[in-house]
Amino acid sequence: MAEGLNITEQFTIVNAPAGSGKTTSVSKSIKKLLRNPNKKILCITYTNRAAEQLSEKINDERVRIGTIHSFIGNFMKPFFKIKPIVDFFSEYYEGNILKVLQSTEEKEVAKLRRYIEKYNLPEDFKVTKETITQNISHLEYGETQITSFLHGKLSHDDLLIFSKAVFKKFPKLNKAISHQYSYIFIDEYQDTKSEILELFYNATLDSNTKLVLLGDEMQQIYEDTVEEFQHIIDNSFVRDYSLKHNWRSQGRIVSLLNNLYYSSSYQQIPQKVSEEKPKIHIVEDLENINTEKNSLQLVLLNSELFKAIGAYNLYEAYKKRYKYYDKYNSKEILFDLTMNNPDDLMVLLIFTVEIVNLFDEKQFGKLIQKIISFKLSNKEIWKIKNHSDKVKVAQQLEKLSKEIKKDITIGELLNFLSKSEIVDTSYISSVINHINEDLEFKNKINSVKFNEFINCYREINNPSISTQHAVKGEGYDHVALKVSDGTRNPNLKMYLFLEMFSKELFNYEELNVINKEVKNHVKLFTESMGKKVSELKAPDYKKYEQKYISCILDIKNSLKVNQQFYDEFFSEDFISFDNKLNISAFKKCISAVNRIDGVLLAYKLFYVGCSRAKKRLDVYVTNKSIQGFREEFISKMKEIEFEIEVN
Ligand SMILES: Nc1ncnc2c1ncn2[C@@H]1O[C@H](COP(=O)(O)OP(=O)(O)OP(=O)(O)O)[C@@H](O)[C@H]1O
Repeated sequence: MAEGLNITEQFTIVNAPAGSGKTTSVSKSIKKLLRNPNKKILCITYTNRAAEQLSEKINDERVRIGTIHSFIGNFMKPFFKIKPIVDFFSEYYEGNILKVLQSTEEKEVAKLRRYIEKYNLPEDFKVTKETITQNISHLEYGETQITSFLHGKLSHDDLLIFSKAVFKKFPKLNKAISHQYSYIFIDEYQDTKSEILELFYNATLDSNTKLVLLGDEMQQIYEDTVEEFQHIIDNSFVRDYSLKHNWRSQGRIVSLLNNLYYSSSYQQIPQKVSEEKPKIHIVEDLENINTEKNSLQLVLLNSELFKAIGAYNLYEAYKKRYKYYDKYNSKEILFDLTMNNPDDLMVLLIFTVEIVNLFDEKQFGKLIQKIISFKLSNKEIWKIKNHSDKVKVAQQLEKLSKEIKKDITIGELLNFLSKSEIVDTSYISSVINHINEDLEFKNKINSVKFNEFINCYREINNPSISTQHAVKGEGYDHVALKVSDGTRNPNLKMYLFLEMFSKELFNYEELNVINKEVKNHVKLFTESMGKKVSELKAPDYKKYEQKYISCILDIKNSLKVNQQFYDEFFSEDFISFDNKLNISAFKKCISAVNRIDGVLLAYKLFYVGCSRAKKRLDVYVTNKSIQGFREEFISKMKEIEFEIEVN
């Protein structure tokens, strides 16, 4: 292990549990390979942070490290200027382009109007697909959530999907990758889209380039990622089981993780001495738990996170400013404390807090430096020539320091700042104008307490809480995991998972098979109806009754692979359908089976949460939610080596 992986096969997959050193072994393996001067290596990581961390360890021009988007974006850049590929864009997205051209929706019509203005076309000009094709000179990765079909700007998702299609259409591109690199590593493969895995697989097939995937199926928390590629993994990849140790967690936590893991082939040997047993706390209410000061709390939703840190209104306001299709989301904006934050108001708030902190702490040297280096401070007042200049500045800062301790709102702060001389007033005006442009944002942000921003600021500097999704790849000394359900986004059924698990009715591999089958039945049914389940109405029923009945029968048969599992969790809804034979009973059955996705996700998130703990793990569940299976729960949790505490 100290030597890195021993890569002998062309296609290797390393599936290994949390803390087994996958990421560490990538850097060791790369260092080992670099002893040979002819090697060129590509390493794809999941997050920018992982890429940065790896780049700090490996600084060699023969190694290219980056996220999938940065790599594909750069790699495709020259090809996105080539005419046949540009033309292929309008061929591939013909349907989407025509939809915009033919739409009567105001938003789309406005897009076309702007298009006509941009290209100086006559007002009544009829834009066609050909016009679009002619006017796109090159394609671009727009770094946004939505593709601009009129201008050839690709979104995050479409960059990957379209690139895969380009590779298929122009197979010579495959060689461009395999000629460039002799080894390709993809870390966190379980969260990489199957299109991308396939792209790299095709690019290395029939070449000497070796492809290594590393990841952990138990940590796959995004739907529909590897699924389509799974058969290639099963048939063409050789499994490497060499990462058998757990380097992150103390022995007792490793025992628990071993008991949770879906397959006994991946039992880990702890490398750290055992300490306290992990503990389940049965509590009345998750909101009023006194978690210890230095623990990292894990919650499900961003809204819970912002509530817990006392910045919920600020978050709600920012959600109005940054929508899902924007380049940044509200959480990214609120968690970026640098002066490079793309949000002008945030920059102003950060600056305000930082100068007041330095003033209060009497760190005048640093304070002056900070102010001079901030391009938007009022340069006039900071030209300190004599004592009275100094007094003036001190007075201004003192006033500001007092003001922000008065429990003021952000609106009041802006008002105060525009009258004070610390920051360039034209900047303040532009921040205020920017707020006024967006009514929804304006209505919320002005009345948010400035203290909420301070809470956010403190939290980021000294994190105490995170969402369960956001902690992958990291370890914390003390983790406090609060167990709660999510309804739709995410569909997360933690307590149903715990119930199935406690009653010995949870079998991950079996449930995966059942889930795939059930989804397939539903898919075939909705395809034959030409409608989604949610769109079905009562009159649709009688005419197609036979289809409904046979769909329900197919689903029932799949569920009954495990009769007890069916009886316990599904029979009620299915019997009710048999008795009523109507659309609402049908929909109830479908929503009952939709819970399976939520149970599978719960299992994985529970594992991910627990596996972050290095020394201490506390899991909190509510008494109310386990009521129906309390005894089984306590006994099962003891069996997997939790200690139980009833608070
Ligand atoms: N061979 C080793 N010797 C000592 N410490 C190690 C070794 N390998 C990994 N570690 C340490 O163990 C911890 C977990 O390692 P790493 O992050 O590489 O695991 P991982 O398998 O990628 O985890 P996850 O699946 O949770 O992302 C890190 O703190 C790392 O520094």
